[in-house]
Amino acid sequence: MALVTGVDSSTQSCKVVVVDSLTGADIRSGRALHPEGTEVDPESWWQALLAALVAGNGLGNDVDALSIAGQQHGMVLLGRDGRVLRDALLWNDTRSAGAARDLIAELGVDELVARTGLAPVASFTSTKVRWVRDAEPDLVPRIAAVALPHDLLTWRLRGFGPEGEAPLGPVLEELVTDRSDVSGTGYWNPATGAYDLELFEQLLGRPAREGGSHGGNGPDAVVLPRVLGADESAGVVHPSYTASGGRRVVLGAGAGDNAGAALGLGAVEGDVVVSLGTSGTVFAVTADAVADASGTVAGFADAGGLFLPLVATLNAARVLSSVSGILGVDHDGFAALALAAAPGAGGVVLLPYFEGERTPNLPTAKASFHNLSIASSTRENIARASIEGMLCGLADALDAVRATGVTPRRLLLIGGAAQNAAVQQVAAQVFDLPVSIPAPGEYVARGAAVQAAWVLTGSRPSWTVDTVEDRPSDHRPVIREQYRTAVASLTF
Ligand SMILES: Nc1ncnc2c1ncn2[C@@H]1O[C@H](COP(=O)(O)OP(=O)(O)O)[C@@H](O)[C@H]1O
Ligand SMILES: O=C(CO)[C@@H](O)[C@H](O)COP(=O)(O)O
Repeated sequence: MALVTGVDSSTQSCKVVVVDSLTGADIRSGRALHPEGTEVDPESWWQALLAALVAGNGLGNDVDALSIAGQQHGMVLLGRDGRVLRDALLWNDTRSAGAARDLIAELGVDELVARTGLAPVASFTSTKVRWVRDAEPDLVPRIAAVALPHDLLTWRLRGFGPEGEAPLGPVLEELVTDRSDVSGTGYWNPATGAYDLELFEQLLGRPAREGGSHGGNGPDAVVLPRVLGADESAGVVHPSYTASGGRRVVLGAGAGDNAGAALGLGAVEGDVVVSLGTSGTVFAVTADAVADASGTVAGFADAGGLFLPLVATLNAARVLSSVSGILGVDHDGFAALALAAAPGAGGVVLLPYFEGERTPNLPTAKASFHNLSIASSTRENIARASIEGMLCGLADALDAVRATGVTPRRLLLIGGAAQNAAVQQVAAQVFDLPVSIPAPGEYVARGAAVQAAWVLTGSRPSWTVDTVEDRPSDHRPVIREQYRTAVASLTF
């Protein structure tokens, strides 16, 4: 039995699953926590990866291949010695909102969408790179490579890394990435499948080149990771990290976490996935690239050779944790409260912009409850309004994905908060589609395992996914109507 390991290095934790490459059966798993915050030392991801691999025996002497999917967009700046130059700015760090506005003013949103599939917002790597140019100019000449979180981990697992620490040293040319994650940088063109090096130079004020290529822009240019195909090997895990006996473990290219989830679910055209993790995302697999000039839908690539139009919000599972904390209940207690309130929560609405917001683009917004009266201010209504508010933003996202030409037949609900019984019920009332809840599982890590098996065997596995619940649509228009009224009342 050949086993493969999939990793999800996500915002809040690192998760490892070990899977039978033939059947897709789960064999074992491990996890380790990541630190809080939107600015994080990448060393903590590396340490969490090693700890999660130990916990799940992810590099045991029965494992033949491994791939790492991870949170998207984080900016990892490396010096020539392979050390990080500053803490990584994550996808949910909003300090580059001004840089996003500057880029739009400089180049025009239509041109940027045409060249990259993305209208700049603070989440994307491109705006973080521009922010560094303006806010930390002393760093600029020291930048030797710019990578994404999963690129760094794959590189380090191959034995590359800081001078004096990693067995093979800081060979920046060996940085690799994959098509899905690079499509979230804002300096890669999904239509041509190539970096837009001219745009990168406009962002940072330094020339760049793709690693591994010897032409173009000279040896002093900033290295951008070489982009591998979906089934292309990234090399092997360095023997110092594998079980004694030095088993050869093949590495896949990895993926952005949402593209990883699409692989893990076996999502096909007609499926729409709603993920309720730290971020809320709505995405679909499509044959053609999407370029949405309104900027609502990001025109990402997927990890299987197709495309992944996606809308992301900054406020999802942690909305529920925050309100549960205020109410003094755990996840189950929160679900019980929400289930005891009627659809519409007695008119109470939560606009859930705790962390600012990316879609709609409101980086400085804050959360607010609306329509509280003495009668409606119950714990039950507050709990339900929190779920409704979180999901209404994603229902707007679903409308935007539809407007690009996607016709969804069913909706798959995944991510930590999808396990909540009240969330499952309210989802069937907010979205006007049947809602399928896949069996609890780490679908991003599982997608990375799909990729590992693909690289190992040469063919993409088609493991089945069980759904534990298929809820028919129980659409209650009042929920979105009152949410829209609350949004319209905001003034900025
Ligand atoms: N039953 C539940 N109800 C509500 N939220 C939950 C539940 N179980 C887990 N969560 C939340 O899900 C989040 C973790 O989900 P996950 O998809 O792993 O996120 P990420 O991939 O962003 O790290 C945490 O914020 C956690 O509090
Ligand atoms: O920014 C996006 C997608 O564009 C986020 O989806 C991040 O990729 C983080 O994901 P989670 O850690 O919430 O899964």
